[in-house]
Amino acid sequence: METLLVIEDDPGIQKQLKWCLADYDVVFAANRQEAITALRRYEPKVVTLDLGLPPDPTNASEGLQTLKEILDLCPNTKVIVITGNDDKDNALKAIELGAHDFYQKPIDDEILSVIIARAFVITNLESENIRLRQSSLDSHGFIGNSPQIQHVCRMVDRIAACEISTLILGESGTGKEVLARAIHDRSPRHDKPFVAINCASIPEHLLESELFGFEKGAFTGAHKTTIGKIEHANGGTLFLDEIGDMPYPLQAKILRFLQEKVIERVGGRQEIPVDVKIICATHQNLQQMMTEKTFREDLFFRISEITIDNPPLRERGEDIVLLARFFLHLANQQTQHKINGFTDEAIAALCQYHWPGNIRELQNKIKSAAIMADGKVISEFDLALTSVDASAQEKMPLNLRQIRDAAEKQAISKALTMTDGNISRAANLLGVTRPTLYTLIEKFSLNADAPSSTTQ
Ligand SMILES: Nc1ncnc2c1ncn2[C@@H]1O[C@H](COP(=O)(O)OP(=O)(O)OP(=O)(O)O)[C@@H](O)[C@H]1O
Repeated sequence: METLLVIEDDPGIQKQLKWCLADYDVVFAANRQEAITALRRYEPKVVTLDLGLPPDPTNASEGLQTLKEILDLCPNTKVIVITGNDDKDNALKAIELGAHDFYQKPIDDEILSVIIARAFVITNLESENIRLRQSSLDSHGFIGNSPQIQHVCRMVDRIAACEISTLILGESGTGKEVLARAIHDRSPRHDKPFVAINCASIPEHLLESELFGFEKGAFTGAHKTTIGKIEHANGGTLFLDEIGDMPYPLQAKILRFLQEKVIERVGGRQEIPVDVKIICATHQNLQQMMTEKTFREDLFFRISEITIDNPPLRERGEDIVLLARFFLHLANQQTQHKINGFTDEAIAALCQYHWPGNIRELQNKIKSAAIMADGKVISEFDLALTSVDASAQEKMPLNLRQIRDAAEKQAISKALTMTDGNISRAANLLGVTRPTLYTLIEKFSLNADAPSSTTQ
C-alpha cells in the first residue's frame, strides 16, 4: 500500500479524508513540524497540504513555508496543495514554488481521490524512468549512485544527444574512458566505431602517423598506405585520452582537423573529410600548461565546449561500497572462491582509505582480497589497506625490517585494544605465547598497563 501524507490541522477534515482515502496508508500531520518529521520517517511520494496551517490558519504563509521545506528535502515529492475556495493567488504561488497540483475547498472526495491517484501514477512513472536510465548506464559497466555521479550521468545523457566537444577531467583511474564510452553508447553514433587513443602511451614520433595515417613511401618502413585512428573513427567517436601529453607541434595539426573536419595522411596531399564526435580526457592541469605555453589555448577552447569533472573515488561516498560489491561479484565469477561479502571493519576500511589509484585501485584490491580471503567474507586484513595510507605512500620506509616492525607493532596494539589489555587473549589472537608477547611489548615500548588490563 502506498503511503500518503496528509497535512491538515482540522480534525473533521482529517476524519473525512481517512475514510475516503482508505486505499492508502494515510499518515496525518497537523503542523509544519509534524509534517517534516513524518516526511523524514515515511518518505511519502505524494503529500496533500492544506495551505492554512497553524499558528495562523487564515494566512497561507506557514503552508507555503512547509511546501518549500518539503521540496528542499525531497524535491521529487508530489505535493497537492489544498486552498480555500477563493484563494487562487496562493494556489498559483504554490505551483510556482514547485507544487504538483492544487485543489480548492470544499473537498469533494471523489475528485481529490482522482488527483491523488494520478499523482501516484506520475511519481511511479518518474521513478521507473530514473531506474531504467540507471540500469542502462549499468549495462555499460557504469556503477554509481552518489549525487556527484548522478550529476555526471545527467551530463552524459545531455552530451550524448548533441554534437559538442567534451573534455573529461579527473584523476587517473576515475573512469574517464568509461564515461567517454557511455557518451558514445548513448549517442546517435552508437552503431559506429568508438576509437580510443592514449596520447601518453605512444612515442612522440609515431603519434602523428597513428592518428592521421600515412601514405605508402611517406617514410622508411611505410610499405603500404595505412589509415589512422581518426579515419577509423569516421561517423563515430574519437576519444583522445591524456590530451595533455599531445606534443606541442602536433597540437596545431589536431586543431586544424577539429576546425576544418579534414585530415591529410602523413606524406599525403589529399584532404580527406572526417566526421567524428570528439571527446578528450586528461588528469593534467591544462590551465597551468597554457600558462607555461605547453598546451595551446586555441586547442583548449576547441576541445572543451563542455567539461565534465569526474570526481575522485574518495569523494564519492556510498559509491565506494557499491563498486566494491560489484567488483566482488566480478571476482567471484573469475575465481573459484565464492565470497559472500565484507566484514563491517572491511567496509569501514574501504570508506576511510584515500584511494589514490581510484576505481582501478579498488578493483585490484577487491580482486586480490577475494583470492586471499580464508573464509566466506573479506576482512580488513584481506584488503591490506591500513599501511598504505596517503602519507605512507609518499615516503618509502628504510627497509623491509622497518616495514615488518611497523606492521607487528600495529597488530600488537590492535590485539591489546581488542582484548582490553588482556595479555593471554591478545597472545592467542596473535598466535604467539605470552612470554613472546611480553618480549614484543617491551621491544616496541608498548603500554600494556592500561587501567583495565588484567595480566593473567
Ligand atoms: N563507474 C564505474 N563503474 C564500474 N567500473 C568502473 C567505473 N569507472 C571506472 N571503472 C573501472 O575502473 C577502471 C579504470 O577506469 P578508466 O580506465 O575509465 O579510468 P581513467 O580515468 O580513464 O584512467 P586513466 O586516466 O589512468 O586512463 C576500469 O577497469 C573501469 O572498468
